[in-house]
Amino acid sequence: MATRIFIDGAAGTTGIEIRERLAGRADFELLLLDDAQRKSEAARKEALHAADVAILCLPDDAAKEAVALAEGSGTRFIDASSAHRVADGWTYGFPELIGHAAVAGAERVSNPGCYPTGFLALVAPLVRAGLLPASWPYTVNAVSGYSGGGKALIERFEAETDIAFRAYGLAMGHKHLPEMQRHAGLAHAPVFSPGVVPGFRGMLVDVPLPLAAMGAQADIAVLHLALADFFAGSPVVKVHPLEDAPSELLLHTGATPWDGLELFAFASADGAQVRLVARLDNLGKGASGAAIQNLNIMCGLPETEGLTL
Ligand SMILES: NC(=O)C1=CN([C@@H]2O[C@H](COP(=O)(O)OP(=O)(O)OC[C@H]3O[C@@H](n4cnc5c(N)ncnc54)[C@H](OP(=O)(O)O)[C@@H]3O)[C@@H](O)[C@H]2O)C=CC1
Ligand SMILES: CC(=O)N[C@@H](CCC(=O)OP(=O)(O)O)C(=O)O
Repeated sequence: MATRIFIDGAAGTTGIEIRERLAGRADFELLLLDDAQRKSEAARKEALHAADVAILCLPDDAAKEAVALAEGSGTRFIDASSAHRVADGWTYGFPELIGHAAVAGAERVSNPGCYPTGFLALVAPLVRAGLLPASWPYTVNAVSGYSGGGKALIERFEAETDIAFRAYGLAMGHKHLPEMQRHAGLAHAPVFSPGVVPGFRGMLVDVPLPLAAMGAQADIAVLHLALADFFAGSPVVKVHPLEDAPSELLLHTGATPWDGLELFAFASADGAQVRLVARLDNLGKGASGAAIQNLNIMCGLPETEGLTL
């Protein structure tokens, strides 16, 4: 029997991309609410109870409300919002970091945020291996396509077509900081400088490491090898060869949906400074692709089914 999936928030940016990735899959039956019903509490409650798995593509408050509406149902969750990423009782849905078995057996999975997906892939394995200090005040410089801000930001960027770059998060309290700190095991939240570029999708997450000043014992070769070993065999995460480092990293305005995650390492000539950089699609491994990967794992299916890699 097909697994019944309810996407709460199916008309939003992430929800639409999840529907697209599920299209034509016989192993899933989609429960859909029409435009008149999709915000009705009663209709959502009924669908949440009828589903085997509910995928929440909602603002945080509505995601919390959905969990409350489903109480007593036994429905499993994948939450794309940031409501439950450091919450008790929720499994952080980053299988490469926390293990596939943990996701497979979870009832409540919280999808990582798009920026934390890049940051954690670069930093968590190295801190865990003792190659980078947990006590260092890390910085993260990142740019995202404007779809990262959902319907509201898409509307704004498509109306204000003269925006060349948008720096934000200037009050330093971005909602992704707790999950970056928690899941990398850091003593301090990173200093995070996000920006938005006038392209629809795509993201670069750049972590500068002044290795010499940090007192890190590892050099670029050791860090790169540790990342390559950690993600070896992953069909989703690719560590770019050190000897073939590109001289620039681009995002393209015409980019099509992509569910992979690329990791790069760069060093200054004397090795004193390193930049670890992740490139991903904020709507792919940063949101909808990750949700499908988690859904596959939770349902005992090949993890890359329906993904574009
Ligand atoms: N965009 C991205 O790159 C990423 C997004 N996320 C997260 O995923 C979630 C969804 O984001 P995104 O798709 O971008 O946002 P959107 O704003 O594009 O979509 C949100 C959808 O939720 C609907 N909605 C709002 N309140 C309710 C409610 N009470 N009941 C039912 N539906 C409701 C909205 O309705 P309406 O259409 O009427 O506005 C909209 O369709 C957010 O938590 C976001 O942070 C996570 C990773 C990346
Ligand atoms: C460009 C932009 O606005 N991006 C969003 C993050 C998108 C995302 O990852 O949403 P989650 O927090 O649910 O993970 C932001 O900075 O708030």
